[in-house]
Amino acid sequence: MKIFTVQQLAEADKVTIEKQGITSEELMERAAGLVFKEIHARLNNESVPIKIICGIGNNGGDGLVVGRLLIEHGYYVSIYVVNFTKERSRDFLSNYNKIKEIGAPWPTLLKGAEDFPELHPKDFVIDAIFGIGLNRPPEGWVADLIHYINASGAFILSIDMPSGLFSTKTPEPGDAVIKANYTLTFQAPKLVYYLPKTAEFVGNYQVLNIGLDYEYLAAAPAEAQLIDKEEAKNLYIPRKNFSHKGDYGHSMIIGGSYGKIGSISLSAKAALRTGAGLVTIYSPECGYEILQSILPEAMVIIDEGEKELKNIQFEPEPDVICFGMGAGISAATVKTFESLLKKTKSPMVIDADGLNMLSNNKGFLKLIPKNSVLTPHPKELERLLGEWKDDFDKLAKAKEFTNKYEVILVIKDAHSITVSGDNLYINNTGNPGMATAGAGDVLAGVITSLISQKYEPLIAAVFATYLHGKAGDIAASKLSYQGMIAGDIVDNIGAAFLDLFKNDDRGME
Ligand SMILES: NC(=O)C1=CN([C@@H]2O[C@H](COP(=O)(O)OP(=O)(O)OC[C@H]3O[C@@H](n4cnc5c(N)ncnc54)[C@H](O)[C@@H]3O)[C@@H](O)[C@H]2O)[C@H](O)CC1
Ligand SMILES: [K+]
Repeated sequence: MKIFTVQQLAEADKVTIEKQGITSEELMERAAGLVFKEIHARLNNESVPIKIICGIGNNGGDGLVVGRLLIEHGYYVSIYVVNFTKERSRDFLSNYNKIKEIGAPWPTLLKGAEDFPELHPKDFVIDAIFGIGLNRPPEGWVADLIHYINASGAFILSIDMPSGLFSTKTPEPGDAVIKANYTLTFQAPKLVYYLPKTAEFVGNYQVLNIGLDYEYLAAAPAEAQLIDKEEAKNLYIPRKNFSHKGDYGHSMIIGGSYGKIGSISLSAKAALRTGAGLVTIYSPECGYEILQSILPEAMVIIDEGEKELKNIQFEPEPDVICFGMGAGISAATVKTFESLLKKTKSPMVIDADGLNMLSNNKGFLKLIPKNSVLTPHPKELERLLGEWKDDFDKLAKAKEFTNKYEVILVIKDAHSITVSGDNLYINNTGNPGMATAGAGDVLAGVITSLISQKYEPLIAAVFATYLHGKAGDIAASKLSYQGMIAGDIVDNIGAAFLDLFKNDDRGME
């Protein structure tokens, strides 16, 4: 699913009105009507007190429409208007008048802290103060009102955006931003729903298709792509009937050191479970017996170093090399990594200590084969890019980095983001149970395996991140967030593939 900027959405609004020959008021009625339908379906005529807090722009207008429809359906509704200015949008005003027309009590005007409505934990608050038109941080008593609503303990449903949340900026601590339990948004999710410092304000969310002009949206360049099952399914390459293991490539997993052999075994097992034809693990000598006994499907080559990698030499050349898990950063390992970078021509996957070595030796960056995939977690990313001001600055720096070195970054987080040049792919699978030792090693193995099966490195990164998260979700559904470990993610990669085609006539082919 495409994620658009606020400017694109405003433009889509205009185009839609023109092309569909409707008024903006009709579009508001359509959009807010869908919000009403969702609320009605959930509340099912329950007599919960509903308090709708409206601003004076079109987000407030949506709130008024929802209020009118709820009142008409017999709900117990109080409407408040945050009267911070005399200016009101046209569609706000016409809907304001319509409240009177249905004979409902006139909305209460809030002019300062003394007017704040009583709120109780059992209330259902609809937040329609600001939407995507927010153009400065809320101040004074309006900011106080937002804090007051947050502190009430009421269930908060935000329309389109939690009020006070910008679409291109991270709030500072203490800023007035509604902390929604649920957000119902129009047409497309917003980038801030997925970033670490902003997602918490959005709560759970649902996207309502308000029928904005399809042609405009199809042609508009996306700010980012959200990767869900539909998108992931389109990336899948079916396996052929008359094929053999050579068709699915040879992955080589290089890493490990004394006490950290488990990491490469996880990556290798993940590569096998993702369908690699052949997997070789290249390890220090101390890993030999361990690896041969725990993973009979993999071949093992050992380095001359007993406890760490000292002189990486192998034959034949694999289709793809994954480097770094558990490797440590001793001087000898750094040196042999440098030679490996110099002689490897095809895209690599670089993780963990491989990334740390790149950060410690910035001169190595230009040696990375083009189109390689780097998989940093936030700390590793910071060491690579330097500090960032906020999530937006981080993404800008990441884009610059991938452009400069012609590589692909997978920024691992709750919603991992694959960055390639100016393109962002936001993953929508995964769960907090995956914050566990070895989960990253598994991801590196899945990406490597897909590259060895001739997926383009960018596609491999995006698809692997999806599958890895889905495998984690399936593991969590059986074991809980707490009970799952990285090996369970590996064990459910197959189920993640199967899930792509569940309830789909096409099947896996
Ligand atoms: N295409 C769509 O997605 C549709 C969106 N709808 C709704 O419209 C809002 C956006 O409405 P807009 O009038 O442009 O802005 P807001 O209501 O978000 O802002 C209100 C108003 O307040 C002023 N303002 C901004 N920041 C502050 C501040 N900190 N303090 C005081 N005043 C502020 C600003 O000038 C605005 O005029 C969208 O989110 C949807 O809810 C349509 O209903 C359907 C189509
Ligand atoms: K809102």
